[in-house]
Amino acid sequence: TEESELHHAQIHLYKHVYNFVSSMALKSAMELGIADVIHSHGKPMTISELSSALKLHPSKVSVLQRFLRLLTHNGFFAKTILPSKNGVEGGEEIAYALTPPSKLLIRNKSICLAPIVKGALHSSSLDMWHSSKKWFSEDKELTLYESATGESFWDFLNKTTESDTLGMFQDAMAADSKVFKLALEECKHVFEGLGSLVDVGGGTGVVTRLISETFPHLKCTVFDQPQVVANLTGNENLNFVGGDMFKSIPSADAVLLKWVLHDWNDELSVKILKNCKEAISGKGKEGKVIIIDIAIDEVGDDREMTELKLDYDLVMLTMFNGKEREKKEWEKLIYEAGFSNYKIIPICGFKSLIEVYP
Ligand SMILES: Oc1ccc2c(c1)OC[C@]1(O)c3cc4c(cc3O[C@H]21)OCO4
Repeated sequence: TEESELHHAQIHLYKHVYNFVSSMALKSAMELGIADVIHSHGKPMTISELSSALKLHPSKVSVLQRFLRLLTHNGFFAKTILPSKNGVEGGEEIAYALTPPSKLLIRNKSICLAPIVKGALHSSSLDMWHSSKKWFSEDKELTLYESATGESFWDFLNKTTESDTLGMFQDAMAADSKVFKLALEECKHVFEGLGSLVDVGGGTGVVTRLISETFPHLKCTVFDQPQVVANLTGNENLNFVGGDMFKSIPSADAVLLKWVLHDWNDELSVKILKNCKEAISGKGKEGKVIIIDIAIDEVGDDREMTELKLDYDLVMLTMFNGKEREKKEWEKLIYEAGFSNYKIIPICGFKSLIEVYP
């Protein structure tokens, strides 16, 4: 009926208006270190145990309870009923346990995404959104971030300010690459049989180092702009080469493009891919290009995965003028660059590894 349609439409609209509340409640949980406290406690904790462990003011005990109610509803904690201590009826107590998503916030674990929560929900990533109306009215190629602040996000990061946002961003990248290293173990077959690999746009080689550690037999070259790789030294199976990926790329059995093409439009991406094809031509049919980026797949992915990929697309757009591509857009790009075939496998949860063959 029209009335129930209005009812559902209202809920849908208000839900999206207040989505920020669940993001910020998650940020609060990360800042309080609730996951660390429950983890080190070793078993589910009651509100009073948590409040005293977090040294909260008595007035904040009920506040904590309401935060945990929302976060539990959103799958970050699990409620358990503790049997009453003295066996008296009605003495049961509610205790909170960690769930897989909140275990990702434990600081001393090898995979900890707390830095991503901190960085991605930092005021520098959020404030710019208030300038989107102005941004839409401009006929310039600025990112939303530049339009809002008058400087690029990279300039902002490299400014030595007291809030050390550069450190926060680097911690986020490091957290991201820890997840990537885990994913590398799961896709060893992609790198099997390769003697050499050039990591195009590899920057200071943080990720390439992870790859060369995971595949010790693989001779890795980090290829980036001269000023980026200047005075960086590698080791026996890791070296640095400066150059311009739009001109030519050093030859190798395989070329890696990790989070590179999502920063370039189609025309420039085809140019990069053509230079990659040239770089692996010495390897004949065995050569390959390994692309790691998001592949949006609204048909194959569930709604939550697609929403995350589309969110990420807008984060890349607004902060870096980057873009994420649909599967068919990748196919068009790959064939336009003269490659004959490709294979897409998921990696790191919501990203994809695309093997491209000449
Ligand atoms: O390849 C990646 C992986 C993660 C992130 C990237 C790029 O940029 C945006 C982001 O939302 C972000 C923005 C940030 C930040 C960290 C941070 O992490 C997030 O620190 C300050 O601003």
